[in-house]
Amino acid sequence: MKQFKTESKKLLDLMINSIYTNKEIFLRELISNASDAIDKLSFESLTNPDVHVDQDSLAIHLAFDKDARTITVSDNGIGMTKDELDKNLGTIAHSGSEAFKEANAEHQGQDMDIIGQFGVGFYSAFMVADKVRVVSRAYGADEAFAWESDGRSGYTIEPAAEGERSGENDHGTDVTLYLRPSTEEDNTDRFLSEWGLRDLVTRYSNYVRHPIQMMVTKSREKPKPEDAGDDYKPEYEDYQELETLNSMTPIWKKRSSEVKQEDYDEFYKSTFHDWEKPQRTISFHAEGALSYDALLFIPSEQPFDLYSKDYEKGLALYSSNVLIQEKCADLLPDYYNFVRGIVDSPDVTLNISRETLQQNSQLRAIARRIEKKIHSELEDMRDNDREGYEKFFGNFGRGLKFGIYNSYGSKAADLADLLLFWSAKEGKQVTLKEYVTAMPAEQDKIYYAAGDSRDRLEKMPVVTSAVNHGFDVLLCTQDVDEFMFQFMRTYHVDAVAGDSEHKGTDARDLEFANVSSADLDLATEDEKKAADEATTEHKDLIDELKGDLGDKVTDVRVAAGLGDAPATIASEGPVSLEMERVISQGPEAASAPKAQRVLQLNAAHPVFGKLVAAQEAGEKDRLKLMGSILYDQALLVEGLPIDDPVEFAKNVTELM
Ligand SMILES: Nc1ncnc2c1ncn2[C@@H]1O[C@H](COP(=O)(O)OP(=O)(O)OP(=O)(O)O)[C@@H](O)[C@H]1O
Repeated sequence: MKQFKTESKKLLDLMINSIYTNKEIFLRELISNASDAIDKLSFESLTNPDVHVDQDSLAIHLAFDKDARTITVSDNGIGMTKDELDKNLGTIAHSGSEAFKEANAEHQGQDMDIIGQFGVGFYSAFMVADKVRVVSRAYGADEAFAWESDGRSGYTIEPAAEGERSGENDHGTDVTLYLRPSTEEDNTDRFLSEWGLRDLVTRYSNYVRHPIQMMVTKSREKPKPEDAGDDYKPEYEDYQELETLNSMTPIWKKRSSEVKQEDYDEFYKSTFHDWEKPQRTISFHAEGALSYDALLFIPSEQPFDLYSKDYEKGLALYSSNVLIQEKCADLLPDYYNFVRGIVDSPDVTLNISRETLQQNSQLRAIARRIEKKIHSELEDMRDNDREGYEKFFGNFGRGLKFGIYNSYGSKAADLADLLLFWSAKEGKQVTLKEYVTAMPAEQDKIYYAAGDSRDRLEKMPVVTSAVNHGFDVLLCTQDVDEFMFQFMRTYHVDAVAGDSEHKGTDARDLEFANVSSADLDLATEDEKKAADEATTEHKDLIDELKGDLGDKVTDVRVAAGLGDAPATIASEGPVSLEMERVISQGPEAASAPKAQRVLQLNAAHPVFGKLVAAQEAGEKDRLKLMGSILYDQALLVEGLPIDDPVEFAKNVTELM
């Protein structure tokens, strides 16, 4: 007997002891595997001249035996070799067992989440069965093998018994479940009936493309005997007939008006192994020179591995019902990598190989159309379901921003209006258009502040001061934000026609400006005049402080419009303080460019008077001490690290 791999064992434990109420999904999982196996064979037969299959014979069969308490799911698909039985059913094949291990550690006790997240497929059989026997014969193999396990101690693989898939052309797989005893909480009897299985198929597997067939008992009237008298009463008899239980039309071929949202939800959950139903379902069809059906979904939660290197974007690509590629990456731009779905087009050739997909003009045309469709769907959500859109943006907004960044700004025109930012003034998320529409007439830039927490940004003196001056500030807390702005450079605003009450505006391109940048002009004329006067009058003081701070700063200035802060740190040049912080956490930290820092003094603050007094009294040490403290505390307010906390504490103590 072979042992299961450690991770598989944990998963099996979860399955067996599952308190999960939806145990009935086991059938959907087994049918989906059977359907995949048929797809694989069907694809082979169309692309490999050595494989001959009668497409019409491909089907999935269900059977049950009430007395033996078994259910069998059979397919005549590609089958598994002995090695494949071992590899595929002895370990968790999908989603990476490492990822499973991590999630398992995090979600101790929440078994249902894990089952949902990983779509554990085959293993779900052990939720209802205490023994599973898989007999499989790979296409072209001359022998069938049987895999058997109780889901606890391990599994065995042996040659199949006499009569089990022994015919030459008997390729495919039978999965037989030996059901657990039925109990009050755990009614397994319900699966051992025609209506029970039929119900599960129509609810969970109705749109599987291959026929799911079962022998069913029907009743018919017996022929009337020729010698029947006048008082003859019709007699009935039972007979057996093979019936196809599912509708078989792929759900993506149906018009959305013909499909209930619950059916889309169920299809999405079972196909993409998501626990949650999708946030949006997008179904569309094209006819004409290039025809295709597409069914796309926007998940309502972020996939756990979205930002890991294992995450693969892509849509399933079918051509006339044959699965060509499970994840065709070329159909989705990176910034819509979260979209899941299916595209089916008879116009895409079957022989398409991975390398030629990019050169395929039909596929490119479909991809363009898909991108447009997703875009307009997101716009619709933004305009008509803001709450839903905020949820979406929380999940996937960062990817849209990376789209602008990674395209060096060339995608900015497409994506800018899908972005949301926290507004300091409104206390809610706004679009750039909303920001611009609310701007005072004299404002000619889009102001933002960048840092790691919204709370802190809101309290930054430059931000409060800007807001007090009537300027809104976008509060940016994601690492990508400022880098994205650098590539966007400007936001285009269309001309607005004037009317009797409002003055119109010309079309213009507004720059993005970090409120902390030294050249920001937020002060009133009076405040500026006062600052200019102080600069001239206290030139000696400024020079002395600059000398004291040395190469920590590139300049010391009196600045206007600092509100009630005694001093702030601003940056000059291409690298802002926040960018410096983000880069310093990355792999290029050692060679990271630094922001050029400017200490800005508030001449209207009482502290400035103290500085002046110290300088005039010739108290050089005291002035140096105060300069150093002002510099450090301004950094702290910005949420930036100070060079030497011990020195800072010592300075404060000394001053006190
Ligand atoms: N009926 C079958 N015919 C052929 N191969 C099968 C069959 N059932 C399972 N397998 C093989 O066993 C593997 C593991 O199946 P399992 O259901 O656990 O995971 P999966 O189908 O790969 O993943 P998921 O269910 O998450 O899509 C499959 O990938 C497939 O290779």
